Amino acid sequence: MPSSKSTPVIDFSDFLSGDEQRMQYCADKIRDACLTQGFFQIVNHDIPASLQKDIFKASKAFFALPLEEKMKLDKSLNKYNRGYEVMHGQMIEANTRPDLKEGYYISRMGAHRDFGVITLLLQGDVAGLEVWDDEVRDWYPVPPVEGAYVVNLGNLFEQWTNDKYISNVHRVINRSGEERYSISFNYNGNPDFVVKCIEKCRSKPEEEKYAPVSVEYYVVQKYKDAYGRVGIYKSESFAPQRPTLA
Ligand SMILES: O=C(O)CCC(=O)C(=O)O
Ligand SMILES: [Fe+2]
Repeated sequence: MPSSKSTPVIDFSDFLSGDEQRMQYCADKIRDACLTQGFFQIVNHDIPASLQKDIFKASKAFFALPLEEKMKLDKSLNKYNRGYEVMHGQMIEANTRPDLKEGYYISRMGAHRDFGVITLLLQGDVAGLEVWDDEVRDWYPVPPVEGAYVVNLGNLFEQWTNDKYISNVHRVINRSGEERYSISFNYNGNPDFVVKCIEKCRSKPEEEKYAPVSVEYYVVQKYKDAYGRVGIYKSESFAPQRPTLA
């Protein structure tokens, strides 16, 4: 059965208004999205459209450079997981071809869950992002909404809430025939912050599913798992835990 879900588009000006009732209304919508799908979009945030246009312009200009120029920023030249990653550099979904993309920073396009705390994603105007609907076991699209940020939660957020909030499986399939650009920002907070089950997310201590872990330790482990061994796909690091991918 195809999914009938869609990602809510939430008017963030309610939150920015300072009016308590409107802020609560916005927070309720966000909470609901976090509990049910781990994805939502926000519009009317206060990030200027001109800045968003400029970053796409810069991104397009960068990717249009000759390969040898881009390779000067090769990600493997530093140990911070920052830099350019060549086309076909990643293979996230097991038994598939390597992902057809090149990315600056960290980018994954096969089915995956983000492993950090929260991701803000600025989609360009080319569709392709899809989220897993576990109830009907099918994908639903997150259509580009001009100027909107897609917000999704990662595994560490899920862990923080004792699995109440969802870090959902998503993928990108670009069927348009056009190049697709997206700008993603993974936010994990302070490295020394210890992520420990939020008290309201459990009624007694025994219900806590995960041991406390510092952001730094968790994230560094995940990067090591995912990228540490060149050419080896390690299924437990990125492979979705919910759907079984054929
Ligand atoms: O490009 C997209 O729409 C999604 C990218 C993504 O899922 C990621 O960077 O984790
Ligand atoms: Fe992602």
